[in-house]
Amino acid sequence: MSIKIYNTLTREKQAFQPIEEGKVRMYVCGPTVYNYIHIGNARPAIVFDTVRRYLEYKGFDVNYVLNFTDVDDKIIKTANELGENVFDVSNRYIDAYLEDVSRLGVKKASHNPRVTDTMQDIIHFIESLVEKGYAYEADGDVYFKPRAFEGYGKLSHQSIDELRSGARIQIGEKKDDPLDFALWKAAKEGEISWDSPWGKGRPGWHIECSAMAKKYLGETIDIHAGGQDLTFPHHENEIAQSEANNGKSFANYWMHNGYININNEKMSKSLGNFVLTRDLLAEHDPNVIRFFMLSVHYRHPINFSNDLLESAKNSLERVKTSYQNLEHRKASSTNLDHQADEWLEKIDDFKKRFEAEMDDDINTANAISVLFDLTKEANVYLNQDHTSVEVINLFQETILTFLDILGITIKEEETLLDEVIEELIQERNDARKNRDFNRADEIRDLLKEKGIILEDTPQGVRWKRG
Ligand SMILES: Nc1ncnc2c1ncn2[C@@H]1O[C@H](COP(=O)(O)OP(=O)(O)OP(=O)(O)O)[C@@H](O)[C@H]1O
Ligand SMILES: [Zn+2]
Repeated sequence: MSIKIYNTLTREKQAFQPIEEGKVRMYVCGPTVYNYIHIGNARPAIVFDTVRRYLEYKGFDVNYVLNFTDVDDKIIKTANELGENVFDVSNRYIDAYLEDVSRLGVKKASHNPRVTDTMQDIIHFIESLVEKGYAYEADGDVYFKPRAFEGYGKLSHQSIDELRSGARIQIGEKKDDPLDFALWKAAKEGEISWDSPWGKGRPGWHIECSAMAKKYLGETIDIHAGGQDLTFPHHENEIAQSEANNGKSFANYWMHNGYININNEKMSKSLGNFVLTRDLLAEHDPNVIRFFMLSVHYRHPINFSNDLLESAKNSLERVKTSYQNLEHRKASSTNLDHQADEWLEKIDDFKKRFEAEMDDDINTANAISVLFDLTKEANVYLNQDHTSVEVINLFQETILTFLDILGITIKEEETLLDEVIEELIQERNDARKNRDFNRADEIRDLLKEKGIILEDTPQGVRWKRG
């Protein structure tokens, strides 16, 4: 069966048909890097990584692009406040983003383009839009004219007249029509800027993604994704720019994740109601956070609460216990189970059920229910007098396959919990105090093997994941 994806453009679930056989070109709008990410921002990172993992499981070769908006008003403001330059700020938060999402099991993107590295492509894109009559210059700014593009509003399902009635021209804006939006912004005094045919300035947000998607994935891509708030105006504007310029359909499937809310209000930096991903990571196993995130369908809202996290923790614990019970039973298996073949078939049915749920618009919530049913069935199996190692192995393999698609690991040796690390560091400190340097070195090496790097500072030992 083929994968069905809910497409915001058509408001329907559609069978996924890639442009090129066996290959997927996928673009996900990345963060504006002026702060650490909150767990709302972590949601698109996790859910679209899961989409990618499932496509890969199905045999597709996925070219996955996630960009960084590394110059923008908020980054400039932060840099000014801290007395740093724009690159100090953006580099710091790009590193932090990559560290946070990698701890959450997000695979490395095929490309992570940055706006400041794509400047010439962006400028050429704007020049071409001006030449084709879709954009105009005004006093060093360049604006796009949505009215010149037939089809404006098709993604957010709004007519241009409806949009017109809500739009206003702000003081200082030099545009002709309130609907027009900036492709290029003339530099203000003292601000970082790049040379362009319209003088010094920097790009608007929307054009960056059109230019980066074209550079890394071509004129038509398979899947374009981001949070629900990006549908309008960001993605609507990306479509207008790209289709006006390239004369081709921009993206075949548009996927949008729902919000993480706090008290039923969108978690956002501007409202101040956020939980930073790294603060949550300091308290919880990353696998639990990921499990919590995927226990709800990606298009539905999640009202964030500690209870939900706690319940994810317990659920994942149940899966782990089931896996370990299977492991323990191997030694005492008699292999006299005469129904082994039937069990092997039964387990295979779970795989089909899991795939059917994932095929249905990546329904991780229902897929996780299938995983639970599988572990229950494993417990039933272990209650039999005779068990076979072959069946046990298939139970285990299938559990691990499902978890791997979800990006979750349960094998202890693959992750060390923060508290375990802290305990080992304490033991090493004690060993050193007692001049037991062999034990101290042993602990250091053990942690190193697990990717934990220790740094001895005058304030004590600091550690980080390598
Ligand atoms: N509460 C949320 N729930 C789910 N996704 C979110 C949430 N807030 C932001 N996103 C998504 O996170 C991604 C990164 O967005 P970006 O860095 O532009 O942050 P943002 O939307 O400006 O966040 P904020 O509103 O907190 O400033 C986008 O795909 C955005 O849609
Ligand atoms: Zn974008």
